[in-house]
Amino acid sequence: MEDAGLRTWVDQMGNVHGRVEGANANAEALLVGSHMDTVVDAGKFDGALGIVSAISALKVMHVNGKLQNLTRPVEVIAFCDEEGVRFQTTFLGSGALAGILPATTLEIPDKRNVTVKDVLKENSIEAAEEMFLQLKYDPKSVWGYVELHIEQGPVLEQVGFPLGVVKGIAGQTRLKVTVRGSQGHAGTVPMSMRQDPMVAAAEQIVLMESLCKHPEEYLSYDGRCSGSSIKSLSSSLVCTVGEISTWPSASNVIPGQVTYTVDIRAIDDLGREAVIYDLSNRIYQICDKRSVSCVIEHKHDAGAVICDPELSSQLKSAAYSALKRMEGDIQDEVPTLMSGAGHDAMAMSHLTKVGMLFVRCRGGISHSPQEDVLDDDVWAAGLATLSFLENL
Ligand SMILES: NC(=O)N[C@H](N)C(=O)O
Ligand SMILES: [Mn+2]
Ligand SMILES: [Mn+2]
Repeated sequence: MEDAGLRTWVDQMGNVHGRVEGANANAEALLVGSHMDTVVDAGKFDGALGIVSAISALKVMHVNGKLQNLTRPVEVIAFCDEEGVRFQTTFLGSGALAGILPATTLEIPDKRNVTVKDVLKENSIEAAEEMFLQLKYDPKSVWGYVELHIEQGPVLEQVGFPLGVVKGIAGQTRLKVTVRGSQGHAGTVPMSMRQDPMVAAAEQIVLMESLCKHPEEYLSYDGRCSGSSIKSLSSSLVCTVGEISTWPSASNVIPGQVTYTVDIRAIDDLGREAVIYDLSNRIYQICDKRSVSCVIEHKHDAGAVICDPELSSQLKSAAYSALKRMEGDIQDEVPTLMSGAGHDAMAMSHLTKVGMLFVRCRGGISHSPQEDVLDDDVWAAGLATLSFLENL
């Protein structure tokens, strides 16, 4: 960032900032960036590509002596903890700047009962509630937020286009389900006498898949879920159990407790709420049938976000000019698509208008070391960011 001529600092949540005031230091600033954290065993483009594209574009302007031509301040932000892998919170960095983190965030524990506050203290940050008030940006000081990110899906590769404009981002909910039964000896407890949380969890997880594959066959939600929601729901509803753990986790012990995570997403917030309502009821019914108990914790909720039409139109023009600089005239229309993946733009939409540009990635693979982006598409990403900034 300093190499690109930016003023830099690290804030109390660990977000890294680089800013240039440009020609009108008092104008509302453009915020641009993405996240620098990843999931476990991840690829190297998720998050990082958006940050590097922004820094590279500003570096080009710096080298060409054009930074001061920027019509408004531009601030690059590398957000911490977008993925929420450790605390299941997600958006810890962008949420702090958007002012949407409750003070209780500091008390959220990880699997080893280390809290967010403990981790900040380990990094010499004495976090307290007022810290969040200090971190929150004044909406009047911000013009908009733009994020470039790999698509993490197959659409752009399918249509043969390196860049696409994001229409909106699906809403998401993260649950933690803990099922408790009667721990016992694997060799002596007859099958008919078991209260086995492992089998109960397995039945719940298989049910979840069926419900999310065919919501129309399951959803009641007191009849409030109209036909249109269920139809739109079916096209975008996804649910994933990514983590499962058991206690005491020994091969010759009937478990006493099983805990698993649930990640549910849909473009339609009412539909997602209906799925969670219905699924929760069915999870409890399975527990009753198997004489085990369970607790369903809501760890995270983020409503679906529609991107700002003006920012989207400017991003579309920037994509065109980037591809024109690379390939000469292009006939096709820059694609517009929805995002099933979550992004810091969801949090930033509580602060300001947001726009996103997607970059094609090989096979749509992401959250895997197989994640890959063609060099020319990385180049297109940088040129599009540069063009967007030059036409601010
Ligand atoms: N908060 C999130 O949604 N994090 C990732 N980007 C995800 O899509 O899972
Ligand atoms: Mn990710
Ligand atoms: Mn990401």
